[in-house]
Amino acid sequence: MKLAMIGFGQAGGKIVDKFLEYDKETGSGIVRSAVAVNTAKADLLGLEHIPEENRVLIGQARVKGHGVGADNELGAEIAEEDIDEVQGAIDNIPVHEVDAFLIVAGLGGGTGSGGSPVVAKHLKRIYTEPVYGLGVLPGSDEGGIYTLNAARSFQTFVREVDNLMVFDNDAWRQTGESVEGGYDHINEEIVRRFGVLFGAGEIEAGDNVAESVVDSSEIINTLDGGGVSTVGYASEDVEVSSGGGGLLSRFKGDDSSDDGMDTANTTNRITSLVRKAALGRLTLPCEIEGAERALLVMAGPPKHLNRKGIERGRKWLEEQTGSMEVRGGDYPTNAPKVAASILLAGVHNVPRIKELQQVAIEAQDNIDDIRDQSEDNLEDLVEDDEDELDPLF
Ligand SMILES: Nc1nc2c(ncn2[C@@H]2O[C@H](COP(=O)(O)OP(=O)(O)OP(=O)(O)O)[C@@H](O)[C@H]2O)c(=O)[nH]1
Repeated sequence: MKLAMIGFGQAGGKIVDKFLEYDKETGSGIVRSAVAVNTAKADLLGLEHIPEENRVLIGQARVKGHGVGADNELGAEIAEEDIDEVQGAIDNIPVHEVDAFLIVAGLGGGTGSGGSPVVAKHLKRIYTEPVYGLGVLPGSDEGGIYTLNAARSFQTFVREVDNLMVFDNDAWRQTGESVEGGYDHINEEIVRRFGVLFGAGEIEAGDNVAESVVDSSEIINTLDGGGVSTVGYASEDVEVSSGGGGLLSRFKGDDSSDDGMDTANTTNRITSLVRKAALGRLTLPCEIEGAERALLVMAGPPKHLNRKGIERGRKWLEEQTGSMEVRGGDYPTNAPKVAASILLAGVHNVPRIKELQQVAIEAQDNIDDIRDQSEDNLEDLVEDDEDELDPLF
């Protein structure tokens, strides 16, 4: 699947930069174009892979390139005022060559949190391609303003995009991952998970290639219908036979259709990876039961993938989610590992989102305390009534 990625704010820019690095390393071809938008000049200068001409500094008249200091109301205003500058960069994207837009942002700060929903709304008005979001939730130790920003931004962002995929920094920090170390490790995890998923739709299903290769329409159909999505992932190292040509020639050449023990081992490995991916740590932890739609992608060397395993994994996911809309397929690669990536779309039972909404509701009662934490004027952020905070859950 070919994406036009827009990294908004520091987190968004860094993650899109990582996607480009992943693309270069794996040849996955998922990033057709990459744009970074920020109010902070230093953040844009720190990017390594996004071309300089695709880095857009907005709000110069208001904040002089210094960022908005976690004021997401200001972030939203600036995005609206400078939408033409953002559009200027998007004009360089060959949109007819992309399957969808993906706007990536950390929802706890000001620039990405406030600006992403504004740009999503703008893109949806202009283009017919789907507009997806990848929103990163802050760690719970980051403080009240960040949580409140995330609660508010989540609310608006999910309404403006065709689907909001979520990664929760908090869930990853809690289990020993360090958020402090510049997020490098966490960003790699994000990119690996979403990279396998989107990369799947980039393999052409030709005559001699696997019949069940995932194509981009299956990813789009799974995301279609909106709501919140989460991704599970599990992998296991395997041996890749040496020699042979590129990806497809090796795939075509492998007609030994490993039977007997090999088939059983392959099938068992796939089914156990599917369980690990679905029941392990999701990008946004939640109950998988009740997910409206799901897509299973099995990536790996063709001789380690088989139809039976994928079909069993898919059926198991149907049972666990209770959804009748579970798709599955393979993604042949040369990497010496087999990986299961599972997209669960339209999830409802998400404790972290409920917690965030609660925080936003309580903020209405504790507005004086919260104001003390910041010079920012948060009044407008919390003045909406409680009902508006709960349209999805
Ligand atoms: N996963 C991940 N999360 C990040 C990263 N950088 C920041 N965050 C998270 O994203 C949130 C928003 O931070 P930034 O992206 O720096 O904020 P911004 O959008 O640039 O907005 P301002 O700094 O307020 O102008 C933070 O609260 C963190 O939770 C990153 O590289 N990776």
